[in-house]
Amino acid sequence: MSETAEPVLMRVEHITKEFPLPAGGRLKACDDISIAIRKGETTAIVGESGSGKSTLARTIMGLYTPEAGQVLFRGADITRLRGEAKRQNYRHIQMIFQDPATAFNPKMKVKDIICEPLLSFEVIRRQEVAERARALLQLVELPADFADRYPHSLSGGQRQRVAIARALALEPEIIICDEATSALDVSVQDSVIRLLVRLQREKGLTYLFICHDLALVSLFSHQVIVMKQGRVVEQLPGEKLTEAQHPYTQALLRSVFSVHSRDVDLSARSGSPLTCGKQQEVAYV
Ligand SMILES: Nc1ncnc2c1ncn2[C@@H]1O[C@H](COP(=O)(O)OP(=O)(O)OP(=O)(O)O)[C@@H](O)[C@H]1O
Repeated sequence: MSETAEPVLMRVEHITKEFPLPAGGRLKACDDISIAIRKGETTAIVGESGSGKSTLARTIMGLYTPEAGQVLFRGADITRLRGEAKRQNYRHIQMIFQDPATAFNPKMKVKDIICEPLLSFEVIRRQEVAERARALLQLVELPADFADRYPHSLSGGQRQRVAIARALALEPEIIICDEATSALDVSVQDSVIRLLVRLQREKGLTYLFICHDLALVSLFSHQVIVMKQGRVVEQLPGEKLTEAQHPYTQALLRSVFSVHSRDVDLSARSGSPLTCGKQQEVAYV
């Protein structure tokens, strides 16, 4: 748990989400999960494949209705919103997926992809699309002329920047990144994470970062939550990962390779919102 006293923006309380098993019975993909997500911080959820990370993210987003528990956002229960109330909730909570290519309409230009949420919520008019897209592209460090390109002409990293621009368009309070950098080459992953960290610092964004790479998230996360078979087995500050007590967390750490082998001063993150002066020097290996 972070020692800083940032206010809690979201509380996940006793969430249980089950799926029917083909052979009968039910699988508890999330089993009584409770976590607190603080404003302006990065909360990482890590665990091996099948531990329930994506199910938790989707339940928080309202894509799944849990069998038990609730998700409180700014103190209000958003777990079972319907209709327009649910739609409005998407203004505040946005999600970035592993492969944005599958989420983008290949026939839409980048500017229309980025501004679609703004048009959908009637924040801007169609004639404002080009200008707003330019500003959002600049925010994610892409050239303005990308606005008229199609997704297939972009690299994976560029597509992920477009996904970030689109997620930022409505100025949400929480962005859920579900393995958002996992498919990228290490150097591209590095640059996208640096971008996310910069945006967090500048805009006070809150991230829920779902990832299987414990060593990677420890570099920039304020809080790391470790899941195994649908349960939270350990929660600890990102900079204290080497003090992990649970054997499963220790095994995850050993399997990925090494916080020690990276020349990183994890205390760089101890201010809040994230102060990452030292992290600017991080070399991801
Ligand atoms: N829609 C679904 N229907 C049935 N079972 C599901 C569904 N979604 C997930 N599961 C099951 O729930 C468990 C948790 O899956 P989940 O995708 O949440 O794990 P994860 O930790 O995100 O894994 P990964 O890192 O591989 O994405 C798995 O056993 C999975 O097979």
